[in-house]
Amino acid sequence: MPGAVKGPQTLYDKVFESHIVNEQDDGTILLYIDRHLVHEVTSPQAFEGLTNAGRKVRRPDCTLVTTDHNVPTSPRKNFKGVSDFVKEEDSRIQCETLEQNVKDFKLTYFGLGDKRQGIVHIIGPEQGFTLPGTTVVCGDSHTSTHGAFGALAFGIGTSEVEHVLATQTLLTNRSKNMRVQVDGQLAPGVSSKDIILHVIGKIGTAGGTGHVIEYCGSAIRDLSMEARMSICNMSIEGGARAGLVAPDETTFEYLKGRPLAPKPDSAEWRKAVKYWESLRTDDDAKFDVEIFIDAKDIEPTVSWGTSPQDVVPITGVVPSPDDFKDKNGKEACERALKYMGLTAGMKMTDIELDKIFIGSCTNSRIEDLRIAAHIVKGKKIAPNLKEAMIVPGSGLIKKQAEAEGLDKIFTDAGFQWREAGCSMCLGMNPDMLSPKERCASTSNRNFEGRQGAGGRTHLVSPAMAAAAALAGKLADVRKLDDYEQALPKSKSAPSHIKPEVDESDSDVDLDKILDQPEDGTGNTVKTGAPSTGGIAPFTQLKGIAVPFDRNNIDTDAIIPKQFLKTIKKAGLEKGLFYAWRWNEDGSKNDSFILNKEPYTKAKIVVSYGENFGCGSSREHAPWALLDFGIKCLIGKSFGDIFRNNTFKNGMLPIVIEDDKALRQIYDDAVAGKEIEVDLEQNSIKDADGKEITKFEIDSFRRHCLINGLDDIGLTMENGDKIAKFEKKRSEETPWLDGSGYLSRHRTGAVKVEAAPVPKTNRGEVKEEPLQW
Ligand SMILES: CC(C)[C@H](C(=O)O)[C@@H](O)C(=O)O
Ligand code: SF4
Repeated sequence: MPGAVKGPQTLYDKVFESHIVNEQDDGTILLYIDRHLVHEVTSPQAFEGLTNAGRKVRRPDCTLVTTDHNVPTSPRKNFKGVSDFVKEEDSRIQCETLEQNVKDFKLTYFGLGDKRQGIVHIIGPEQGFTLPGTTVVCGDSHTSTHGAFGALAFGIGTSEVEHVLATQTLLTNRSKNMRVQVDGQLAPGVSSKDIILHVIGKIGTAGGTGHVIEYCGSAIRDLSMEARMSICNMSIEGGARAGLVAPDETTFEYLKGRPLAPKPDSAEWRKAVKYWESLRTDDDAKFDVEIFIDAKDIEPTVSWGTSPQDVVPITGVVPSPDDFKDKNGKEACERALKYMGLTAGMKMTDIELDKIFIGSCTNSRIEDLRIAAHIVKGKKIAPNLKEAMIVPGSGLIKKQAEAEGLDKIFTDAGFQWREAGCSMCLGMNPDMLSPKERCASTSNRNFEGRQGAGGRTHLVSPAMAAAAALAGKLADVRKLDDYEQALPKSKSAPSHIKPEVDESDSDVDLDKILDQPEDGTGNTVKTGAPSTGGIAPFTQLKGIAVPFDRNNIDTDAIIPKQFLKTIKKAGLEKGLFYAWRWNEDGSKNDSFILNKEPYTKAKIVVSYGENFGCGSSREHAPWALLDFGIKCLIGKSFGDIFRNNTFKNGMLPIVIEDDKALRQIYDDAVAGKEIEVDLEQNSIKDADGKEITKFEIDSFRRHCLINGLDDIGLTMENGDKIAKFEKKRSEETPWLDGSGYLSRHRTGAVKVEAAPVPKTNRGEVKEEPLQW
């Protein structure tokens, strides 16, 4: 684990170090969080934990809530409330639960009746809630988006959401530094989405694991904020914890006039800009990994397979398993070709499509819509398409696009013009692909079943999606007349025209909710699952281990989206590896390992492949594994957020770098033998009790696991240090305090008070913690 950096620092080092509230000897850090974004899918269990423990939200003024994943994108003309509008029951309950929590905890909320509602990663920057030099978290892996402002922004699981709500801090460790430098000028027709797809193709989906990436170089400097956000957004697809771009004039220009940013030309603004200008990597700072890319080597890039690393230039062909050196790569290619219904050697431009989706937190900003509109203006989408959809990222973007006439251009061309939300990016709402339907999508994940069970996704830029819509198949935008004008070539392009930021009806939605009766009618829903309090202690575990030999098993595969609509933690066993474990008719797939004896009784997962648990931050993945009976995972590497989530649930993820030892454990698992994991001795033994290998684990995490300690209770013991940090923060960066829309019947952003320092909850600490 990296230690504190002495000497020249990277941008990441600077932001991270300036947020440390406390550091333990083993490197465990209590990090202050400036900004917390919340949505309906990953928060119900967190709020419930707070309620059951009688805790408050510590900084309502630094918390912003919206609803985006579950919501239909159909017209809202007659919108009366979510209870009436969201037809699907589980989705509705999740939306209602969010509104109840907003009401109970008095949080700033942009609901469906508010035109500032939108995808959580779109609205934060749009409102100026995301600011340079801040720490930003959300129960969502694409929180990395906000790094475009020079903020340290990363996804967290639901237990961590609860931790941040209660304490405004997180327990974490330092990440390693990685730099991706893109120099030179992008060729016409190439956009920021192509840059990031190219980068992921180069480093792989595990390439950034354990790292924070700083994107730099002249090609990045030349990009608009929208384009930088698209790049940082997909850092998680490259395995990284976060992605950052140093703030500059482009950033400041974007922030000017945003309601929650310091008022332009005020003394506070000048002070803020002075500080923001200092946020850059020192000369001679060391990076653990450096990648150099020449912008002119990047072509319009498209995905062919079921992982974001499966990309080729649009001029290329579908690869063959023979193109991959290792067994794992060959097998993954074979499997992807089968799933995607493609033949090796086929030209990418020959791939016919059924649907087009322009939207998602990667590419649904005003600039994206302008580019797509320019390309389809005066033309018609191809007749073979069943559906082509434009989903603006927020109500304000929609409004701005309509003011510019973009909606008309799209509808004249045959597109549907929708309301804001995540939409077909993950199909948790009515927008999805049917089995075998093929879609060119501006979203960020092409996992199996991502946009709907059996659906096939090709990731593309907005320009390429628009070109594909006209052709009815994947197409090279550069073959179209006039394409060059569609793409912003530099930061002087019209990309900084802000969507109008309207403050006039800021409390409308919250007021409506606050006005509802308390008697359980209307939107009020009480949740009843057990408290998230303490966790079961972990000391020794002996049992059957189930072997996996595949790289990049993502959390969408571990638990698909339809199971995320719950407001409980329990009852997810059926959803575990749903698409792999069950046949379409609901019967068991006997060939899947977890359905074979003795693995139906497995307590341990052994992953010989790397990057197990990559992708989405859904804590439902460890909850489902726990429900099945799995308490320990042993593997080559794990997705960062997944690994954190397992710890928070009293599970033990063990990284074994020694290939020989991991192979032996894997072989024992394949042979159906038991494995013993002894956390007190840091040792893994075979069925006869003979040690196979020792393992390492942070001492704080080990201490919490062995003693079944609750992080939140421990952190609250530190209330004084947090309060001291906040005092200093108020003096040094006053613009970070108290901006919100909380107050009733008031318009515009207002200062709101932080909640009082919570009382510690000593009852939950089973023994004296480490040296807090
Ligand atoms: C629902 C949420 C946990 C998830 C994420 O973390 O990314 C979603 O936004 C996604 O894109 O898969
Ligand atoms: S990746 Fe898709 S589902 Fe996840 S937050 Fe972004 S738009 Fe929503």
